[in-house]
Amino acid sequence: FEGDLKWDHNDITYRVLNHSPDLDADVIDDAFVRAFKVWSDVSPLTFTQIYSGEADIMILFGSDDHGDPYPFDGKDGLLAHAYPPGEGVQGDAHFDDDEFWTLGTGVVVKTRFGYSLFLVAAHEFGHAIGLEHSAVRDALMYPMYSYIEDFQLHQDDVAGVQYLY
Ligand SMILES: O=C(O)[C@@H](Cc1c[nH]c2ccccc12)NS(=O)(=O)c1ccc(-c2ccc(I)cc2)cc1
Ligand SMILES: [Ca+2]
Ligand SMILES: [Ca+2]
Ligand SMILES: [Zn+2]
Ligand SMILES: [Zn+2]
Repeated sequence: FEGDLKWDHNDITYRVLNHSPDLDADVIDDAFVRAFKVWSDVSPLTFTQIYSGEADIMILFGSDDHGDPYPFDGKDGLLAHAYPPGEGVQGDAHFDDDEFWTLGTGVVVKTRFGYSLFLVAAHEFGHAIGLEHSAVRDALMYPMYSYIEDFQLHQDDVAGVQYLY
């Protein structure tokens, strides 16, 4: 995804365009609120949900071809993607709805077979605010998904966002 730009404003808006059938809508919205909080806690950025019109970060669940040049690939493989900051599709976050989305707070057995929407969203929102991948294995921005029970943002992630903002 081109460019490692940054937002030219700190009060970022987001809009959830649709929900996955795997979780209740309010559980999904809460997971996104917590995923945004990971970043707003360590930066001057604020994230506000809007319910109509064009938000900076438009969030949608889609599968295979979902309207952009980066189709998803069915179960596993690609989990989600987010564009770096900017106008239009830039900044948007898309989640592959062929994955089984769960939350760490759910029954543990579900997280073994599902992906934590909170963790993947926190990672995607890192891209949506301009972060690239980290080489630090324990960092949220590490390129490989790993289920973390009690999640802590790594110093490398904090350094990345504080470098940008
Ligand atoms: O990295 C991503 O955001 C996407 C899209 C992507 C693929 N290649 C690149 C290269 C550079 C940026 C993004 C991507 N790849 S993915 O395979 O769907 C993926 C999504 C989330 C994660 C991830 C989630 C949670 C934690 I903790 C760490 C990584 C790893 C891999
Ligand atoms: Ca956008
Ligand atoms: Ca997939
Ligand atoms: Zn997409
Ligand atoms: Zn990534």
